[in-house]
Amino acid sequence: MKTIYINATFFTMDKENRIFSNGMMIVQNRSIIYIGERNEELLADADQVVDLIGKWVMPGLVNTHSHILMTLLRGIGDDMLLKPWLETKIWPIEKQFTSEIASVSAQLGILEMLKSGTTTFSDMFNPNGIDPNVVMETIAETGIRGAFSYSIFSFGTEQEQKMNLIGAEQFSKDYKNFADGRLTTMVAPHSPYACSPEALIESARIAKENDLMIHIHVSETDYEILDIETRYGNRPVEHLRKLGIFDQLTVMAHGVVLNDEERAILKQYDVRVAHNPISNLKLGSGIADVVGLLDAGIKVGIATDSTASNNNLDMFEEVRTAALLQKGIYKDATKFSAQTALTLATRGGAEVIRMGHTGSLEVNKKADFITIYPYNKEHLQPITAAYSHLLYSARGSDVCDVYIDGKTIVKDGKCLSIDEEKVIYESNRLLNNLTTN
Ligand SMILES: CSC[C@H]1O[C@@H](n2cnc3c(O)ncnc32)[C@H](O)[C@@H]1O
Ligand SMILES: [Zn+2]
Repeated sequence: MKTIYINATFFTMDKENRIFSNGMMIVQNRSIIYIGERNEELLADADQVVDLIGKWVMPGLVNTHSHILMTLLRGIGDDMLLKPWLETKIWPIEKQFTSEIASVSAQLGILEMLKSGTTTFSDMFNPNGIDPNVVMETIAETGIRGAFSYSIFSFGTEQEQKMNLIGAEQFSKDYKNFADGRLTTMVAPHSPYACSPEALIESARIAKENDLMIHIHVSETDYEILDIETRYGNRPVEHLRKLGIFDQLTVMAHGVVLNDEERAILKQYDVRVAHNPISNLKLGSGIADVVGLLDAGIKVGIATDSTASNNNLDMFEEVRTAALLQKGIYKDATKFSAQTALTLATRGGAEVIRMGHTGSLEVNKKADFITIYPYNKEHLQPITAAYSHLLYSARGSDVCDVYIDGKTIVKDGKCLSIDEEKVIYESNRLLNNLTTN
């Protein structure tokens, strides 16, 4: 089945940053087989023609670090630093989680992601009290693409820690290639402060034996640096390097507090960084030096973190914030162009999480794309310099349609794979079962 999309402007976000106004894209077997100028000969051979009537088409956004199981915690724990936020708010609430709460939270988070243009995500979840198989089935039904990672913590009794590692390994293997290959896993030790050296060594072993990436929170706050230095005599990056974590391909979430030496280590081991600007601001953690990371040759993706520290999952807002912050901290408006920022939110992010088969509109890439209809949007007028509009003016709520694997997942702003009303109703009902103060 060949579906041909016409009458749109295609922002490919490929290496040449090609844009085709009045272009054409052909999708067959879930992949892009043609992207370019309109071609009448090829058009005559279509099984189905979709008229995109003046829309902008771009690759779906890639959120490189999220916690969708925390979506019900939106609005809880404002105005707190990371450590007390985790220890006195988030972790006690997560202890009350059930599979039902986790599934509804996941659906609500994915609904928000999809409707605001995210087609791929990389998530870490706290497995406390839940059956991850139930959650993974729920995620598969939404049609989203991504990596979902069962977190490793060194909390509780020795037996509990052992069970946590066994659960993480089993989950990582069971869902490595799931839902037609749309979903996979990573190995996710929570952080250098919540994992013992032994748990970190085990995490590296699981990743190595199963050819999986590692996803871990690192160098998020000044306190973390002090804490790890005090406990182990090294800063977090050196601590993890010594334990062999970086011998496996790693995505580090945050990387707010890094020095030149650490950037050199990250580059040497090809460690990638998921940059969470809004979460870092809200938790008072600081601002990551993304320009410094990119200049050092480190791969960077953009991410939202959870709705408890953001408080939304809108990647348009996230990438705009990322760009503005870099210009601000460098006092240099030439840093971090719209094109660079949007690349990190699409193709760059996909590469960070080893999903280079998505993230740009190119032949042989997965047909994961979104559309925006600019003509009835005041804030997208006049229609010029569209990269600029996409970064500085567009919002997640501008997204009309979302396609993943060539399948329509959102049509005219309505999600076809999730019962929106039910998820909203259930979210409010289940929140009442949680003690949150
Ligand atoms: C690692 S599983 C997910 C787990 O991590 C906790 N969490 C959420 N946001 C952050 C953050 O910014 N830094 C550290 N830990 C965080 C939360 O308990 C999640 O369920
Ligand atoms: Zn996080």
